[in-house]
Amino acid sequence: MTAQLIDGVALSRQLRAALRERVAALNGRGCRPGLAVILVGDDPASQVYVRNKVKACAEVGIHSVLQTHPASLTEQALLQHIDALNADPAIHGILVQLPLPPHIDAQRVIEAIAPDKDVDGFHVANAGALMVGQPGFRPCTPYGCMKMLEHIGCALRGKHAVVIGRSNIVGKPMAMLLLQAHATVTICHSATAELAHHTRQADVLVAAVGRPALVTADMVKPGAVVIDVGMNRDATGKLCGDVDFEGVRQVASWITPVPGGVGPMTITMLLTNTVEAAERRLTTPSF
Ligand SMILES: NC(=O)C1=CN([C@@H]2O[C@H](COP(=O)(O)OP(=O)(O)OC[C@H]3O[C@@H](n4cnc5c(N)ncnc54)[C@H](OP(=O)(O)O)[C@@H]3O)[C@@H](O)[C@H]2O)C=CC1
Ligand SMILES: Nc1nc(=O)c2c([nH]1)NC[C@@H]1CN(c3ccc(C(=O)N[C@@H](CCC(=O)O)C(=O)O)cc3)C=[N+]21
Ligand SMILES: [Mg+2]
Repeated sequence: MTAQLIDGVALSRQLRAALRERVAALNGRGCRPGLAVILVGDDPASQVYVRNKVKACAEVGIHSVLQTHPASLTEQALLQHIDALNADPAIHGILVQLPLPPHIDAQRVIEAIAPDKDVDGFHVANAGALMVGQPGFRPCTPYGCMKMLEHIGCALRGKHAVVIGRSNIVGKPMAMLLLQAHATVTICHSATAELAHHTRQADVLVAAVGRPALVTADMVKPGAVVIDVGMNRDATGKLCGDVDFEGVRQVASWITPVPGGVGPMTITMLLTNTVEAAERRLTTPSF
């Protein structure tokens, strides 16, 4: 078998076209959705990601404000910038690019963002809403993975989904979304014994670790759907995921490429959450 590709660029193009219409409808009601992106320090990878996010906003008509600060910025100063954005009616979404410099407590910064502007879905209020099945912002990467599964018509009810990775921003929310879709979910991590034993059971396998070629063909059940969240550089400096793409595509039924898979979808779901934040404020003025 040779797997079919789940094209995150093509799906993003479709979803972003629909978002443009929602932005036009908001404009007609006198609202211009706005996203603030805060970058602290000069990590080159973060600079690229942040620039891509700002470009994507322009593409769908979202107004974006990029704040860049030196790595020496104090936590207190960062919290003050967030307070100002929380109070700014032109801003519907706030994203603080991670990782932050080590002298800043990232969790404290995330909790300072108003939950109704937390378009990353990282605030404990949004994480809790996901856990108990209430509406709230879903973290963009897992949300984008779910959109890809939906797009290929993957019926999750009763399927065995295995997630490798348990971070608060990818693995854990991914597992919760799969559970909400009635999959049977296994979460693996660095202390998991016999990783391959678990992954071989997976009808849907999600890799979110950060290790090139962690998932090899012998670890994949024939016909499985494989979602590769990893963003790594291989020995030659080329961008690659956590999945040995050439090997695994011989076994899987569907597979996401890196680049061109989950990455673009993450940005698309950030745009989606920002448009939704603006729509919510119009329909719920107290919001
Ligand atoms: N495409 C996109 O849009 C995005 C991509 N990413 C990428 O996804 C990957 C994961 O990101 P993130 O969740 O933030 O990373 P973290 O480093 O926060 O988490 C990695 C997880 O992988 C687990 N792990 C590490 N080694 C192994 C192993 N050998 N076997 C099984 N599990 C292991 C860790 O276990 P433990 O908890 O025990 O330490 C941890 O739970 C990275 O490559 C990142 O760059 C991230 C965000 C967005
Ligand atoms: N507050 C916060 N929110 C995030 O969502 C967040 C973050 N911090 N910190 C870093 C991670 C990583 N992340 C990516 C988003 C898009 C691509 C992406 O578009 N990737 C392209 C390739 C980009 C390239 O060429 O380098 C692709 O896969 O095709 C990658 C990674 C969001 N993150
Ligand atoms: Mg990370």
